[in-house]
Amino acid sequence: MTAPETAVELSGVNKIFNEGRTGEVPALTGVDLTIARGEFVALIGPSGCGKSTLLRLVADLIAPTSGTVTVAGKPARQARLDQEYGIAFQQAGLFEWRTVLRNVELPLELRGHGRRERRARAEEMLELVGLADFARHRPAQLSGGMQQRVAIARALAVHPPLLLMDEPFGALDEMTRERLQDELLRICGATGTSTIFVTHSIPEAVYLADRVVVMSARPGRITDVVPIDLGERTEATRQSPAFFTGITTVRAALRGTRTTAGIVGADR
Ligand SMILES: Nc1ncnc2c1ncn2[C@@H]1O[C@H](COP(=O)(O)OP(=O)(O)OP(=O)(O)O)[C@@H](O)[C@H]1O
Repeated sequence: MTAPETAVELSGVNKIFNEGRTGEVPALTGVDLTIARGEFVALIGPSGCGKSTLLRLVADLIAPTSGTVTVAGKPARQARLDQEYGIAFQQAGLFEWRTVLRNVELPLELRGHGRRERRARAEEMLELVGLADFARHRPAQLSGGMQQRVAIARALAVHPPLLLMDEPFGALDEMTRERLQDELLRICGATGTSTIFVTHSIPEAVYLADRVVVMSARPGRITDVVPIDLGERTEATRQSPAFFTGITTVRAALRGTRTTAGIVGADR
């Protein structure tokens, strides 16, 4: 069976927390978003605009109040059961009683991969995030940023068709962050993985994404979508005029003052 062309589809999604009770919060209103297979989408917006809520709906950690969420052509719940995605959230969420290596092996264990394959894949992922030397450590022996890299290695270990990432690089130093951004793009490109990536950083969103989805708070909704085409990222990309145009465009979109439509890219 071939994979569906659409990785994620949210249609008319509303989410109200504590509906009909005190403390009712309309977190998301009228969200329509389609993400193509292999596409990288960054979500950006002010604190409390519903970015994490949107991600949690896709992951089926919460249910929409109304509307539908489809992942890999299936209802979100079925996609969760079929482990169609990997998750790396703000908190690394590692298991303290397991070594770093065995944390990364966990999703492979749950999928029934054999011991030798698990180990090889987990070691490869730790190498990728620069933590090969820490495989036998416990999470508490690592810095916060290193723990986050373990969480990323774990999310990637099963080579999921979809990655859901909630500010995964927020706690990292700038150099590590840029290196992991490049690694992430390389992995997603090589594997055809679709990604939804929540960030507060405009440059990070522009550098990574095919489209930057801009949200506003109260009510949380999508106010703009900025297509970006920086082509292949190289050493020069972060200094390129197209990159700076992208940053300016997304900043204007966040302020609600973007006037020009169209793709931001190297050839335009
Ligand atoms: N479990 C919950 N119960 C009640 N309200 C909630 C719950 N989860 C989130 N909210 C509310 O929903 C709104 C959106 O929250 P969400 O965490 O999705 O925002 P966010 O854009 O990810 O914010 P940040 O950038 O600060 O992480 C906020 O007003 C938040 O207080």
